[in-house]
Amino acid sequence: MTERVTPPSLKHIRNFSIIAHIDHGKSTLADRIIQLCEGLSVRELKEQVLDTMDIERERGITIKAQSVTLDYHADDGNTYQLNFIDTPGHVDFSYEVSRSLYACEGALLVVDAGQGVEAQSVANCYTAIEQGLEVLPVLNKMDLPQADPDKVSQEIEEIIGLDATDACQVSAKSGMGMEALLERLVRDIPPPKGDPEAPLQALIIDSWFDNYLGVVSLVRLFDGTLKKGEKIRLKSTGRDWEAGAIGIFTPKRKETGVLRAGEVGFIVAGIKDIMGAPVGDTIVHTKTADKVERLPGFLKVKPQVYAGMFPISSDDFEDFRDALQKLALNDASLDYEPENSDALGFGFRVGFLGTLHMEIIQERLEREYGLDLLTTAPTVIYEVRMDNGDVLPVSNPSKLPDMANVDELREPICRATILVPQEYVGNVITECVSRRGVQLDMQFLGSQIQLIYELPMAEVVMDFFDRLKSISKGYASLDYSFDRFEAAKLVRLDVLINGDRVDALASIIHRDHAHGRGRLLVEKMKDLIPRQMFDVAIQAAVGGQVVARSTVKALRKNVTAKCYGGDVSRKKKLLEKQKAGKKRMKQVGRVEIPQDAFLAVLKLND
Ligand SMILES: Nc1nc2c(ncn2[C@@H]2O[C@H](COP(=O)(O)OP(=O)(O)OP(=O)(O)O)[C@@H](O)[C@H]2O)c(=O)[nH]1
Repeated sequence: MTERVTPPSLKHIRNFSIIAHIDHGKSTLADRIIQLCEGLSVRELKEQVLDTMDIERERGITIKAQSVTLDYHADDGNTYQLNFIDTPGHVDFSYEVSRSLYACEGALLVVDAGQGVEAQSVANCYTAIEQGLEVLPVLNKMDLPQADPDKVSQEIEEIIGLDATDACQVSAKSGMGMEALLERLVRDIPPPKGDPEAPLQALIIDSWFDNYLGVVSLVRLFDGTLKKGEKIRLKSTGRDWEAGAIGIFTPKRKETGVLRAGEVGFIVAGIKDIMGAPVGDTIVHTKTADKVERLPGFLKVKPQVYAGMFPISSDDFEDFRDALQKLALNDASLDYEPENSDALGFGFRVGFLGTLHMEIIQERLEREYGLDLLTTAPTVIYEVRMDNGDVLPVSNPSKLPDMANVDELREPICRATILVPQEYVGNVITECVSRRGVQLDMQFLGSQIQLIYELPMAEVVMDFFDRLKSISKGYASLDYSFDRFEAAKLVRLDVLINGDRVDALASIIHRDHAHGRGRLLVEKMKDLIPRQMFDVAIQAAVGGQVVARSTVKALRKNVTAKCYGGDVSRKKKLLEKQKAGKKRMKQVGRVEIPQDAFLAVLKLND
């Protein structure tokens, strides 16, 4: 263990985050900062260090907040401790951003100088300003010929209202302007406040479960000093623990044995119970516990979409529960409860922030916990007002109560802000109208147009963001938030396979779309359900009335018989393909239904 002789004084600490839209270069910039502070060798930098999860690296997006502590030798001759807390850039994860910002005094707003301001960063920037952070605009990718710093600075001023006249101009890729940026950072971002001599008050920003260490928590100390071996108490549970390992991320975990007010670091206290150190909790010293208030923590975010997840093998149910518990530890937005489906057996109904969040959780469950899962189509939460006045939330279409007793069905409506260059605005408006959007405002801001729409949440959370990107050559950006529930003409679209209703295939849709989408759905499913030894009839029905049908014709011959004689490798490949496909299938009655068919309802706009 490396014991630090003197922790830095408060005036030499800077805690900051980076706010940036996806692909504007946050990870590259972070790597550059780490490199300039000699945090890692160039070779180690090859892999972008802050995106540590495999999935993040593969998808090139940042999901969970990470932190790194660096030493920066500034021109004024002082060494500053920079604590950088990473934030995710995708629209699904704004909540994580506000959590990270809570631990900081400043933020760098990174904008691609060739692309301009994007809706998501605007929203995150407002959060930072509301939380009292000093926000420094940074124009990145200045090495590119299309970089237009004047235009983008003007956009920052017009759209966000931040003075960007002398914004830092950098190229995270080449390193240009980076020293000047670090100098600005230590000059303009204020040091943390706090008293190292006061009773300990620390906030858990993030907690995760490590198989060897138990719960590891990332904390920000607001007051006091925490040393290895001291007795600590968690305010939420009232339980006492001994502070085991204490230290910082450099970005590797490095024990220092002490953390002081203003610092950000990790603590391991031998907590094995995964609910033992929840995110947002306050850590205090046992001896001064009564003198210290619990910090306000974080608002619990409500999941926006729900889907059923079922283990392919029913033996995995307990492992699945265990894995969900572990993931939920540092993902307060993840919500789950057991679900029993006639078609799919025992599983969980899981709530997510959006469909990307859902895909990521499914991948993590499969990759990190070795589970084979089948996911049903995601749905938003509806509200049902019964005849007797009761209002019930419905997050599972198959659990919609009998319509005879229902007075009103309500759908969630969100308020969406879209920023788009003028030439694509027509496409965006057409798309919003086809999704039942109502325009509230349209404004020219710099070279972009800001559109504000009210849209049914169901139309936004599924594939709206991807559609916006594709109809605007990638330029449109989106931010949205829940506004209210509103009565709508909704119906449940059932799917019957060989005459039997399959609960896991039901969806709730607008009545005007029932016939059209029903038809598209059965056609799509016909292509996705493999041929069996018998005909498979697929029907879509609303309230017992069939609105569309199709048939998967029976298989007559062995598939491999199609391959000509000697080509063994091709035959093998085909069998392997079948085998891999099988893994994600579920037997429903006599019919095998693959994962894709359960998600077909999502792809009806293609
Ligand atoms: N030309 C140029 N390209 C850059 C610069 N900075 C980043 N890039 C490239 O832009 C792309 C996105 O950069 P990332 O750093 O992964 O973006 P990010 O904002 O961290 O993305 P998320 O992790 O998804 O939030 C990569 O291909 C980078 O190589 C720059 O200064 N100049």
